[in-house]
Order: sequence, then structure tokens, then C-alpha cells
Amino acid sequence: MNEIFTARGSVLIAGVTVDGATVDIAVDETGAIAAIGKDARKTIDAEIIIDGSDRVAVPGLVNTHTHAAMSLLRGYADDMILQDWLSQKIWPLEAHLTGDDVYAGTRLACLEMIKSGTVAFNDMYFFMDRAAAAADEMGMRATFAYGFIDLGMEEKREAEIKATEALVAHITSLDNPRIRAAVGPHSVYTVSPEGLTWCAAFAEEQEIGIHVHLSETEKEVVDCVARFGKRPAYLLDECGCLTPRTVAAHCCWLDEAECRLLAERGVTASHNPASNMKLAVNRAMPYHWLRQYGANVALGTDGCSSNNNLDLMEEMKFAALLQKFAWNSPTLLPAGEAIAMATAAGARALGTGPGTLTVGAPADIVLLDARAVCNTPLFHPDSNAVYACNGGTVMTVLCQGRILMHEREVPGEEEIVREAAMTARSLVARAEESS
Ligand SMILES: O=c1[nH]cnc2c1ncn2[C@@H]1O[C@H](CO)[C@@H](O)[C@H]1O
Ligand SMILES: [Zn+2]
Repeated sequence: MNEIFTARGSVLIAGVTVDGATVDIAVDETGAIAAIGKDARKTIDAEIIIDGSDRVAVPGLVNTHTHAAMSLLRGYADDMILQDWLSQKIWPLEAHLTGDDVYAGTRLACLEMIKSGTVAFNDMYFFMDRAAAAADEMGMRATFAYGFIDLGMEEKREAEIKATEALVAHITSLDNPRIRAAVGPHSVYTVSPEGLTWCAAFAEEQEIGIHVHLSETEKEVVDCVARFGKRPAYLLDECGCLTPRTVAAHCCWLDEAECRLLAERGVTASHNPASNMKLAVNRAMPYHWLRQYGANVALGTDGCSSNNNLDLMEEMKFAALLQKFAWNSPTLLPAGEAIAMATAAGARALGTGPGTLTVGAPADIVLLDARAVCNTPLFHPDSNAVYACNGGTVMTVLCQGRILMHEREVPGEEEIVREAAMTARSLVARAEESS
């Protein structure tokens, strides 16, 4: 293992390209960016020096919607419609999940995210205490929500309330600034208004976020209007779920008034273009309206069984291309905006700092290979990062000043992959045995 992973202290990234200029980035021992500029090397006596000469630095990417441990289900069930996919394939398999599975799956997901430049993620799933342990060990930032699903049944609601309370108490007890909790009402079609209202009140009491799926399909909207006489965003709002700490995933079928409502409430909309295209939800998030009304729009991959990877570099390209294609506008979502979506907007959503390379910001830094084929020629680094390159261009990743990957090496990688492959096989075998 490279000794850089065990070294602790201040870091100097020497002579790296940022916004087209060559600068130094100095990181102090608390993990914050202390100086950035032509001669920043003079400001510190760095313990660790990283040569930035063939590198482009960008802020660490933030994945605002995923189900990390679903990495175990990658390629297990593809090419289906959403309702069938969930009810016939995914949920029956998830019924056999254990905490050990979630630990192994989340470690695999963290490895994949680090290898493609992601430093923070917003997760919704089960056995989240084990997911939190995995993310902490991998050195990432993450927010964990237990996926609250009551299907309108009071008994189930009580169980979900207990599970949510237990997770939040556990995460609070960790007292780890990188690891946070949120409340995770799954969606308006799986959670009753009573459940949604409880989730909102509990999130407010605990001063934590809410993570929810919103308007993913047209069916969700039609069914919601038929059952409750209002569209999904209004139902969530009535239950108190739309807050400045809410992340709403997908948002494909929002109408213009719902976009304005999200903006007014300060909600972050998480765009998940690859999942939306794969599941053919038949409408792209109305990004133009969300932007027009000033909503925060961030980026997410969704789980590995509807994507099928966690590469946010690819997701930036999908977002830019899908928006242009769906709304017939080649000027919509330019490269710079796609990067801001994956960085600053995500950081704002999760409260992890400004998500920029600026003095005082946490040193969440990604170094891309400037000599890679996809980065040649290097006219516009943003353009190459979004349109030409993918996660394979990521060479080095820092989170809070700690080096998680260097020269594409992540400590423990082989063991993580081996364990995840074994765990996935055994999960599927258990499910098949019982069916
Ligand atoms: O695209 C999706 N739409 C709705 N539900 C999903 C999607 N992807 C994963 N899950 C499901 O959400 C729950 C999280 O706790 C899990 O049951 C997961 O399978
Ligand atoms: Zn999802």
C-alpha cells in the first residue's frame, strides 16, 4: 500500500490546473483548504505533497440519491417496467437482505463512488447502521435514511417509526461529522399521509433532512390525484415534507406550479437521468422550470439496479444530454452547470460545505488525468469532464483532506470486491431457495 494513505497532516497539491490556471492547493491538518493560488506552497510546510502537474482539480462530486447497497443487485433484473421491476424482482429479493449484505454492498458502492470521484452521498435503504459503518471506514461523507414504507397499514407504520427512530438515535450517537441521518419516506405511493406527516414532524424535531422519491412516473401522479385529489408535491407539502433540508429524487412529472412550490420551500430536486431513461419514465425532469423559479437542482445515480453504476461523471453527461434532447434545447444545461449540479448543488443539499475549491471549504478534491485521451486536447476542462470523460479519468480523491484514492489505488479494493461478489451470490441463492 502506498504510504500516502497512512500519512496524516497537511497536504500540498502542487501545480494543478483549476479553472484553466495552474495553481497550488494547500490543505491544513483539519482538512480545510487553507490557500489556493500561484504560490500557495509558500503558506504551508506540507507533510504530504501531491504532484498536480498532469492533473485537473475539481470539487468532490456529491451523489444526492442512491440506494448504495443495491450494488449487490447490479444486473440482477433489467429491462422491466418500474412497478413490475420493484414488485416482482427487487422487493422479493430485498426481503432476504441482512445487515451483513448491506455492509458488503455499501462498501462496494463506496469503492465505486470513490473510483469515479464521489466524496459524499445521500442514501436510502435498510440496515443503515451497517451502511454507515461502511461509509465511515471508507472515509466518505454520507447521509442515511431508513426507507420508510407503510403501505397504508397502521401496524407497519409503527414498525417503520421504530426503525426510523432507532437509526437516527444510532447515527446521533456516532457523533461523526461525516455521517448524518435523514428521514426517508419512500414516496406518496408507498407511505400514507399519516406516515408522511410523522416523518416530517420527526425530521423537524431532530433538525435533520428528508429524503423522498417524487413524481418518478406518470402513474404516480395519476394515482395520487385519484386517491387524494392533489398532485404528489402538494400532498407532500400538506404533510410538511417540503423543507430546505428535503431532497426529492426524480421529479420527472412535476408541473410548472409544483416546480415553483419546490423552489419556494427550498427543496432540492435530485435529477437521476440514467435511471429515468432506463426505466423509461417517459418524461425528463423539467429543469428549465426548476431553474426559472430558483430551485436547487442536484444530481443522483439512483441504485445500481436501475443505472447500473454509480459514476457521477457519466451522470453529468446523461443529465446534460437528456435535458437538451427532451426539451429540444441544445443550450439547456451547459457543461459548467452540470458540474455545479454534481458539486455545489449537491453539497448545499446535504449541508457538506460550499462544494467549491475555495479557501475555508472542506478539502473535498478530485484530480482528473489531464493526459487521458478523453482530456486531449484540453480546450475547456469543464467540457471534457462532462462530455468526454467518465469516472475512469479520476486519479486522486480527497475527502476532508484525507486521501481516499491515489493514482487510482484504493486500499483494500480486492477484498471489498471479492466479499461483495460472494455476498451477492449468496443473497440470490437464499431468495431462490425460498421461492
Ligand atoms: O427508482 C426507484 N423508484 C422507487 N423505488 C426504488 C427505486 N430504486 C430503488 N427503489 C427502492 O426504494 C427502497 C429504498 O429504501 C428499496 O426498496 C429500493 O428497492
Ligand atoms: Zn431511488
